[in-house]
This record gives sequence, structure tokens and C-alpha cells, in this order.
Amino acid sequence: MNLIESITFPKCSPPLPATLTNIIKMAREGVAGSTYTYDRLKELKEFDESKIGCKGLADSGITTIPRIFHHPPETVPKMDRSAESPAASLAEIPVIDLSDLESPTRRRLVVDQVRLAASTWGFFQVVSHGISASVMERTSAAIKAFHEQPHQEKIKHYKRDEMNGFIYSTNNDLYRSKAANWHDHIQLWTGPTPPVASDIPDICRDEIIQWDREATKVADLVLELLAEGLGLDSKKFKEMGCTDCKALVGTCYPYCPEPERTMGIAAHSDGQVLTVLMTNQVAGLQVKHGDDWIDVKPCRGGLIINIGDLLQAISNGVYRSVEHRVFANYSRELRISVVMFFNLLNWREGDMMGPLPELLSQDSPAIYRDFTKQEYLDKFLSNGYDSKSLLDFIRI
Ligand SMILES: O=C(O)CCC(=O)C(=O)O
Ligand SMILES: [Fe+2]
Repeated sequence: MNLIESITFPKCSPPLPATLTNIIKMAREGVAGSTYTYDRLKELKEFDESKIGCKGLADSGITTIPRIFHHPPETVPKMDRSAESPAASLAEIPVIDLSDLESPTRRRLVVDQVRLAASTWGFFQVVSHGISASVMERTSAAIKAFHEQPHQEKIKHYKRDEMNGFIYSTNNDLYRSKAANWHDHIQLWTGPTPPVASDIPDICRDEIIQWDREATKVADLVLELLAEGLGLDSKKFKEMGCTDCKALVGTCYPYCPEPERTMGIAAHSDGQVLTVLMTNQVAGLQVKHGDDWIDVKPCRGGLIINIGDLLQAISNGVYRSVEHRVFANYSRELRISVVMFFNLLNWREGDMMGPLPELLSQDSPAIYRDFTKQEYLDKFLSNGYDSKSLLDFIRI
């Protein structure tokens, strides 16, 4: 999910560079850049206006998926439905235990583990992070319960306005991407302005409010460890406002009858600073490691952390924002993920952002140039999920 696109929509922001003409052109262009042989925009609109979502399509008993969801075959993992996941892999993302951090010796050890994981995998799981198993279960169950409600209930919240209040929708980038993905989601900005509780439906209100609080604590702690791993003051990222601008997304990946034709979420890197992700046990998430796609096996009670593009830039490439994707769910059980994206708040229009000067020296010169907020936003708008282009664009 690329919430950067949403960041461009606040009422005070400059006009969108992606004009309606652009959106229509993107909607009509073929997956490989050729023109579609059908009226893609019309079919996108029909799907959008029906508000049925992917879960609604799945529940209707379809056995083939609409062509707006077809991805180029070479980008879809090969399916072996008898296996746990398309290509069961041996390597696993690191698991880091966050307990006993008051002990300086242990803290140094954990800082080293976090630095190593963030600079090689860009992804890791944390356990003993302070959120109880019952809070995790309740939150996941509440998001699931929202998605399992009848159509008539859910559509009260169906919106494409990604900036205001609680939304239920499908494919944030529906009109911008070249192929739609097989998921629906709910989304809520929880910072800098706390959400209005009455905007959140009863069925998941308390859980969302609590999850925001708890996941932010974990993000703050992980950012402290990441700062220490760079030799910075532990509060550096907190002071930069790295967890003050935040959104919670509760994604539902329903059963897909043709998983070999589409994706749950296409390959992308997260554009923000940091992501905290909780998923249920249904397989789907894969992380790029070298040339391989590695399955992420969520450990019980664990949370998945990944580095976003901005942190890669700020850390002068020490920490890595890595591509990941979710294959379409072929299990009959819903795949649920609860994602919190954290981004910089104190980055004013016109201010430059870039590798932190404290990290630069003659021996480690900047590998990225400074960039403006507008450059950052423009890159996301013009490329949708292909957020890596920002890092390519600013590379010296
Ligand atoms: O659902 C997941 O496991 C990952 C979701 C994700 O990558 C995203 O929303 O950016
Ligand atoms: Fe992501």
C-alpha cells in the first residue's frame, strides 16, 4: 500500500501533477505499456462504483477474476497450491527479541542485531515488543470482523477521499496502477491529528485506537535502536517527528479464484520512514533478498518491521528499503494485515531533506543528494507503487 500518494491530497497541498487526463491515460494503457483491447477505465469505474470490493467478488462465487486484475504473468509468483506458499524458501527474515533493553550490554547486542537486519534485509520481526498477545488477537479480529460485515454495512464507509476520516475502499491506486490488486482495506490517519472516535465504526473502534497507541510505542522504540545503530542520539528520529505523521491500514486479502493471474499487492517498497505490520497466519508476504523472493513466516506474537525509502535516504543508504509483495490469497481463510505507516511530520514545504550530516565524512560521502518535499511527492505520483525511483532519482 503506498500511502505517499495520499499525502499529496491535503487541502493545503499544491495542485496534483497527475491530471485527470493522466489518470485516464494510465487506466487505459496496457500492463506492458501497450493499449488495452478493452475499455479499462469503464471496467474500473464499474468495479469502483459497485463498491463490492474484492471480497464481495470472491463471495459472489466467481471462478475467474475480472481482467482489470490481470498482472503481467512474469510478475506473478508461480503457484504450487499444495505447498504452503508458491515457492517455499529456506532463508528467513531475522527475528529480534526486544526484552531486557535496560541492561546496557543487552541493549548493545540488540542494537547490533537491528542494525544488521535493517542494513541487509530491510525487514525483521520483533518479539517481546510489549504488546500483549490478546491485544494483537483482538485487533486482528476486529479488522477481520469489519471486512466480514454485509455489503450494505461496509459501503457506508466506501470512499476514495484518502485524507478524511475513516475509509473503506479497495486499491488506493485503482485508477493509477496498471493492474489492480486482490485486496480491500480500511484506512485512517491517526496523526498528526488524532482521529475522531465517532468516525470509526463501532466494530473496530476501540481496537484501532488502542493499536495506534501500542504500535506507535513499538515504532518509537525501534527507531531509538535504529538511531543508536547509526551512532546517533537515541531520540534523534523522535525529534525529527518520524512517528508523528501516521496512518493505520487494515487490509483484507480474500480468497482469489485465479491467484496465478493477479497479486495481493504488487512488488513495491514503502515510501515512508518505517512500517509496523501485523499479519495473521495466512501466507502471502514475500521480501526480495538478493535475487530471491523470500516468504515471511510471521512468528506468533511477532510484529514485522520494515525500513521505508525515506529512512534509506536519511541514513545515507545504510538502512535499506526493500521491495516486497503479497501473492493473491488462495486459501479460503481471509488474510488480514494491520499496517501502520510512519512518516516525517516536521518537513516543511521548501525545506531540504537528505542524508543526515552527522553520518557523512570523507570516508562515507553522501550517496544521495538533498531533495525537497515536492520532489519526493512528485516521484510517487508519477510512478505509483514504483517508489524506488525516488532513491534512483536522488542518487549522486
Ligand atoms: O499485507 C502485508 O503483509 C503487506 C502490506 C504492504 O506491504 C503494504 O501495505 O505496503
Ligand atoms: Fe508495503
